[in-house]
Amino acid sequence: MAANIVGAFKPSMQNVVKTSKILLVGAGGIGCEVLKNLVLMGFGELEVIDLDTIEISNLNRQFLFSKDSVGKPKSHTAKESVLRFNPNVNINSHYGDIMDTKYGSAFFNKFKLVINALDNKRARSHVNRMCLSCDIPLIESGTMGYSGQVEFIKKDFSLCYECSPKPVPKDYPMCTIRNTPKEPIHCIIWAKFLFSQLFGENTEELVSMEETEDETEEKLSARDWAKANNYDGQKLFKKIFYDDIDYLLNMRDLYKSKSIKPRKLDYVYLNGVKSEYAHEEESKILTLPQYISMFIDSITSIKEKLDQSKKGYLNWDKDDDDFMNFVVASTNIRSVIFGIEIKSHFNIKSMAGNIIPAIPTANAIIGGQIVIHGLRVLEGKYPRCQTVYLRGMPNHKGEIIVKDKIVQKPSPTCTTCSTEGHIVLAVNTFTFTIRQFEDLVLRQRLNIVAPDVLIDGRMIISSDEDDELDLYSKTFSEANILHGSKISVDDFLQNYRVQMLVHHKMKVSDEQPEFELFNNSDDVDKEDDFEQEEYDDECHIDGEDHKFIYVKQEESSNEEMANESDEDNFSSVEEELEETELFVDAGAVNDASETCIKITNVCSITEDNTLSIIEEQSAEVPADSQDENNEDDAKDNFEIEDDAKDNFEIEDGAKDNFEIEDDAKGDFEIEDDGNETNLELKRKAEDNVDTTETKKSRSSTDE
Ligand SMILES: Nc1ncnc2c1ncn2[C@@H]1O[C@H](COP(=O)(O)OP(=O)(O)OP(=O)(O)O)[C@@H](O)[C@H]1O
Ligand SMILES: [Zn+2]
Repeated sequence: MAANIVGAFKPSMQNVVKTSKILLVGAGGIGCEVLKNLVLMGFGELEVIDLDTIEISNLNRQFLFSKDSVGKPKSHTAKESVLRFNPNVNINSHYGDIMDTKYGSAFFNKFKLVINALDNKRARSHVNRMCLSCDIPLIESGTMGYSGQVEFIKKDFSLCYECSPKPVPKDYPMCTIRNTPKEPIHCIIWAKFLFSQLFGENTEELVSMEETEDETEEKLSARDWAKANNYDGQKLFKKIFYDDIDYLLNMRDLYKSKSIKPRKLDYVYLNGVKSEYAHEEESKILTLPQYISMFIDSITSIKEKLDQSKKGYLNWDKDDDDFMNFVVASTNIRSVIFGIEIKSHFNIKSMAGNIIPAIPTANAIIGGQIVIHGLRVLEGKYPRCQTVYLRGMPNHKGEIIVKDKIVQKPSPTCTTCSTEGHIVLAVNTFTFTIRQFEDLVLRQRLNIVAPDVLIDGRMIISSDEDDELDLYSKTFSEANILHGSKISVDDFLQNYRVQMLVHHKMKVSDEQPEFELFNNSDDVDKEDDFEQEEYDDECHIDGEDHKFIYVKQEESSNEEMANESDEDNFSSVEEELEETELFVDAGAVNDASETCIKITNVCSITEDNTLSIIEEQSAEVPADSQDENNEDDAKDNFEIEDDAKDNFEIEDGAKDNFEIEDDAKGDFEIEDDGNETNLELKRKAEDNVDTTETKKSRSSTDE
């Protein structure tokens, strides 16, 4: 079946096809199609890399593999298969991860063209950066169900993979997962964390409580507790679905204002009565006793696998029936506890494995289009390599394959292919740690492999293991990374550089993500659907419930403030950040329904650009009146009262009177009628909250 390229290609292209070295990254659904096409068309110099081995579930669409190849590396097996079609091709196969440092620039520089046939953003971003860095044309591809896409990427000529923001996979806050699940997906994620906690490698996401019989004893991790109890299914059931829920119910105020309240499962289910269930009926909803039996059975089977495991831990895999049964049963039992809809085995598997069925014909169409693009690239016909889309449904002209009119130009704000781009990182600098920054922002979100991070010339993260920086457990503020700080991130391997600007932002509700990325500072607050009720929310800090009030301060008011008072410490702010923010930590709330709260901290940005916490007495009480007694007075007499309607008042009994009035339309005002301190906060009735103005001049007492 060897390809005869004479006659098929014009003479000038025959040699190009025979000799151009092409790298194919990924030998899965699309990769197998592309490799087969390249070989049959007469391409002579190929390399293919894939990090995976063949699974039974691949066989329905990855036609270079058969039952005999299950368990073998995809790259080597794909090579052997296609060499049967055309033995005259030089194919070098690699069983490895393209993100491994051994596949650096020296490796990439060999190729005339790189083709991505991957299934994840992380590897795609990495290859994108490597190709930009080495200036090698890249063809990027993907399918999802019946849809697909082929994109051409060339440095300074086209969009790169990261020019347009990709949807971020929804990140669920851990508080919701642990304490207040509302949807089946929350229970599914919880069940997967529970699997890791009981059987997996070390996990930081602990979803079952640590145990102790006696207060003086050290707490046992759930894993150790399970081991000590020989993974007894009944005991584990009682611990996880009764004792842990009892613990949650006893947590102060957790469910007070929430519509969801868990209920403990009755011991009646623990009497050892086994409910039979049929394994094959994956689309059927079972009864609670059946799910409980499934939970207990799956633990027995998984424990056997754990005992046999050389590594001493197990990795969750949707294709393992016992692992899947554990997740299905745990999910649905938890759903019953929290009054959430129960899902079938089939549905939970799709959600847990993030599965959208792969369609072989979609892969075949995209595989064909990739090779057509590849020929154009090798011919130098870059303008003809517009993005091609395979549509799930025909458009109004009845077409299912459509293409862009032109090759899209690089985005000037792209942080990967443009030198101008920078990223605004919005985080709560008081709680966000350097470790979270490296793991969640740099590695998971920005796909950086070996980060070196400098802040104002100071190194805080190093890719060199010999550099002992030991800052990981520090929060941003402890490491002096504050609102307005500039962070330079560098990845030597990817030749990728990005500048980040820190924007301090209180995480005020459990529903908010740990961090957010924006293209510019203006977008940070636009994202908030700023509702005062929502924003005045409770937070958990060091195990205490705190209530936060957020006050935004526009730049114009800064200027005003600076003119008004030389002693004003709030007037300066980084130029790029056009506004400062004041956060009033209203202190621990004893009862969520009570409106009487005590102000403890006011935080703001000072002249030297540090974020400071100012005690309430120093913020509001004049210097000359601060003797020891009235300092205490001032501290204790602050009060916000909320009457039946909407007015509230802050009173400082000792010296000054503060008042916040919120009329029915939404105006509010803080007035300080003392001579030396003025505090005023207004919101115009006709505007929404973005127009909030804060004006503040203050005594010289804060340090
Ligand atoms: N970093 C990487 N380096 C090398 N190969 C990779 C990397 N990441 C993913 N791949 C490979 O890319 C291929 C993508 O193929 P595909 O989308 O068909 O996924 P699959 O794993 O074969 O199928 P499924 O996920 O549906 O079971 C896989 O074979 C996968 O092993
Ligand atoms: Zn780009």
